Amino acid sequence: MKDQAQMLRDMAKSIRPFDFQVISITSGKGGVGKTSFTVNLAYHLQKLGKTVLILDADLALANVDIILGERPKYNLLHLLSGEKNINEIIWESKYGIKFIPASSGFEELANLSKEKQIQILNALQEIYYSFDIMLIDTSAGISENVINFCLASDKTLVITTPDPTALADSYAISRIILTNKPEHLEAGLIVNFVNDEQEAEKIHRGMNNILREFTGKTMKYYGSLRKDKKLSDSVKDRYILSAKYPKSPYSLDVEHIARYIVEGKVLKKKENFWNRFLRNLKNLKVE
Ligand SMILES: Nc1ncnc2c1ncn2[C@@H]1O[C@H](COP(=O)(O)OP(=O)(O)OP(=O)(O)O)[C@@H](O)[C@H]1O
Repeated sequence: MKDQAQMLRDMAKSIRPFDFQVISITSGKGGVGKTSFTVNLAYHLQKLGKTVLILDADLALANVDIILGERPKYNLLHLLSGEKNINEIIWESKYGIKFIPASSGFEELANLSKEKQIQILNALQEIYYSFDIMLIDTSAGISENVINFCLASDKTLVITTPDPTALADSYAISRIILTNKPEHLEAGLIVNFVNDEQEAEKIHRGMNNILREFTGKTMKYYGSLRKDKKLSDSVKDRYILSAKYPKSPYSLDVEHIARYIVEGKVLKKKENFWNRFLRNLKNLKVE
């Protein structure tokens, strides 16, 4: 087994020119709709012509597979144990969406050592050039893993709902992201479970007023997702809502955000995701 310094040296050598986007999707509180959004976003990004890979980084409570209605054979545990390589654990769903499954119920995945995080990153480097966008579905809450994924990404989208506890928790994670925010990172807010856009905009304004006061920075408004009963039906019946009901309110809202991601201006970056992740891994302190 290589030591950490050797892994870092190997990685630095293999860095490639950077021209794809990494988008982390995160939340302060669990159950606010992060994974449903990630999967439906992947679907719309694909429809817009992008090749997309989802990394299920909700490492110990994974459920991208459930929302996609799939039962992948292998997952990150097989990669970490050396039983399988990265190409062998990528699973293609029936909608053509490719994802890297995590595994539910394994505490060791929730608290990955730095060596293990680097092992995953090294493996991802082997395949990232085949994709335009990698979506990272992080776990909820403030852990070093989550913050590291968020800060190294090109975009981090924080999902909240109007529920006061979700708002308090999304404020907490947004504050950490903005306090540590590197220049390359775009930090955005998405408000889920709303009745209309006005409700989401009001929440965004309120959150930004407090964030501005304490960090001097704000979260970009990325959009809203309306309440849609069909979404829970889609999880129960194992289909992607956007695929079956593209004109449902939720699908239209996700499509709107996907278009913004694809058609919005992408800043040219000097340093890539892998370098940023490694640098953060060495420096980050989460209180
Ligand atoms: N806009 C919406 N309208 C109706 N139901 C929704 C909406 N967004 C999410 N849900 C429902 O809320 C539940 C939680 O969603 P989801 O699993 O995507 O959340 P999560 O944040 O990923 O949760 P976890 O923290 O457990 O990973 C699901 O039953 C989903 O169908």
